[in-house]
Amino acid sequence: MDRNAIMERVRAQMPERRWAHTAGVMETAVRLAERYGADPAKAELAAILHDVAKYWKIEDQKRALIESGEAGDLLEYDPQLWHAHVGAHVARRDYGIEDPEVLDAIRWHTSGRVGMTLLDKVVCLADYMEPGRDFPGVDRIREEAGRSLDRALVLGFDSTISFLLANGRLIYPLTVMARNDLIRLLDKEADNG
Ligand SMILES: Nc1ncnc2c1ncn2[C@@H]1O[C@H](COP(=O)(O)OP(=O)(O)O)[C@@H](O)[C@H]1O
Repeated sequence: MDRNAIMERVRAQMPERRWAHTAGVMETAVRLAERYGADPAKAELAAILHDVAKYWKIEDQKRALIESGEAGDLLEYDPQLWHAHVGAHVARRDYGIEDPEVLDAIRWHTSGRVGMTLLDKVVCLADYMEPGRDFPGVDRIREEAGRSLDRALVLGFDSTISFLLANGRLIYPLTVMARNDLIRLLDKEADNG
């Protein structure tokens, strides 16, 4: 399936406002990829597909997670996290995407993970800061994204973690681990620099 066919099919799966968000993530992911040396075509493809399963019924997402072996410990946490893993499964099964880098960037775009690849970071950060996003702190993330991909992503994870803490919600611990991993990386760079 070519790029335009994938875009049309994904667009048909979601309300128009979510497509506008996806278009924003595409444009931002390409820009970040160019700035930080990731592959812009892969960044765009992952961005197109990142929310493909967002509007699936929760029961269908749960079934797909179990059948695909993607569930891990996710079923114990907020179903809002599931669409990323379901999205990677759907991208492979229904859209013929085989590139593991693209599938990983889709899979980890919400939670992050320890040892994020450049492409994971680009897509995850683009999801936080695309032009349609409006939450406290988003402008600081956009500013930082011009200087440091890792520092901007830490700010993104911090905003999610703060929101979850402020609302008494369960935190999927991988996001905390992903954030700590980036901070260690930044500390190491500061020591060497
Ligand atoms: N570590 C986490 N633990 C629990 N919920 C989380 C975690 N990380 C993200 N979320 C929640 O998952 C939801 C979806 O996040 P995200 O993928 O960034 O949004 P979208 O797919 O709508 O662009 C958000 O409501 C966020 O609060």
